[in-house]
Amino acid sequence: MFDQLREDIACIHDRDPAARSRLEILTCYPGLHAILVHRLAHGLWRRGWYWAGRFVSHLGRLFTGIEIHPGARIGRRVFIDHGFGVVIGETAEIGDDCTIYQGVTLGGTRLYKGEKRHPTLEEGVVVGAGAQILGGFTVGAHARIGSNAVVIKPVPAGATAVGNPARVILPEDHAASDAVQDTSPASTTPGHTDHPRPGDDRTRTASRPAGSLCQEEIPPSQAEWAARPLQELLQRGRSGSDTREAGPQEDFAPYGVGRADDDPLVKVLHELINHTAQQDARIHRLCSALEDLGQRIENGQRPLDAERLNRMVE
Ligand SMILES: CC(=O)SCCNC(=O)CCNC(=O)[C@H](O)C(C)(C)COP(=O)(O)OP(=O)(O)OC[C@H]1O[C@@H](n2cnc3c(N)ncnc32)[C@H](O)[C@@H]1OP(=O)(O)O
Ligand SMILES: N[C@@H](CO)C(=O)O
Repeated sequence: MFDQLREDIACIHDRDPAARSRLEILTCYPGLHAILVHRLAHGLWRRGWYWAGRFVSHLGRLFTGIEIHPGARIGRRVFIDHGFGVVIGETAEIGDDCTIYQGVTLGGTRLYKGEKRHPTLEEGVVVGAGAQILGGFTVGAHARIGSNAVVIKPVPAGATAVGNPARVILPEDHAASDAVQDTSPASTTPGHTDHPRPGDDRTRTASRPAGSLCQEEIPPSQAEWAARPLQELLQRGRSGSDTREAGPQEDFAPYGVGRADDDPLVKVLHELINHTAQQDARIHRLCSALEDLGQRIENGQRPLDAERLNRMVE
């Protein structure tokens, strides 16, 4: 029992940057209290003491603002962050290492007794604040549900689901759109969900739903051409930074951005700073060579401090 509590506290420590100490987690995290109360309620429920299980769960709800039906099955290291307004239905199942934010409903859409009405989350799923997952289907391992998404269909493992009704973005869609742009028409073949990114040769019209299969070819504006080298750097940074394949802990990225060294913008800035420093050094050498030839060159500028700038963007 204490081992499990230790593991519950450790997983919160790992996944919440706001957590400062184990004492704070033990005393100030309603999500942890709700899980502990649920273990008691679920134990009673499984022994057939339905009223007692329900009553304990009700007390937990009063105390934490998190409503977990005692019949729901919850795995290990599940973290309900903030938690207020979370509702988890009777036949819901939550795998190990899932993270759930406030206002989430794991609910049903049918009123038949005895059938599975609520969703199953496989291991490592992250459910953003206010998301509603409604129905007895499965959300695959390590999928991410965006805040306020309304999910009414299964979500494949590793995918992201966003919006109302939720659209599913598969990991390969991310990879395709994150790669340096392939402008061939092949990328518009049916069945390929296309998400143009900055620097794409095609832009999505405002009225077209994101993830639409059909993309019009629109010539890039001059401004887009001008911005291209920076955008391409950004794409390169993004394509090298996909951590979706990593294990559960490295993969935990509820906001869609991982550690600073994963952040494509940070990578772009580092590359720009280093490139500028190299140019600076070359210009300096050119000036010295010209001065050796007797040509005096005014230079009031201090050399670029690449180390300081690189530290600043971290
Ligand atoms: C107090 C507190 O802080 S509590 C914590 C609250 N925080 C949360 O709940 C975090 C939940 N996380 C999210 O919603 C994130 O945006 C994630 C996990 C969905 C991002 O997942 P990723 O797979 O990295 O998606 P990515 O950022 O590449 O976006 C993919 C597309 O979904 C869209 N999108 C991302 N999040 C959402 C959202 N919540 N709703 C609608 N669309 C969204 C993006 O605009 C993008 O659209 P596009 O394809 O048209 O460009
Ligand atoms: N607890 C999480 C979400 O609010 C954080 O501090 O980022």
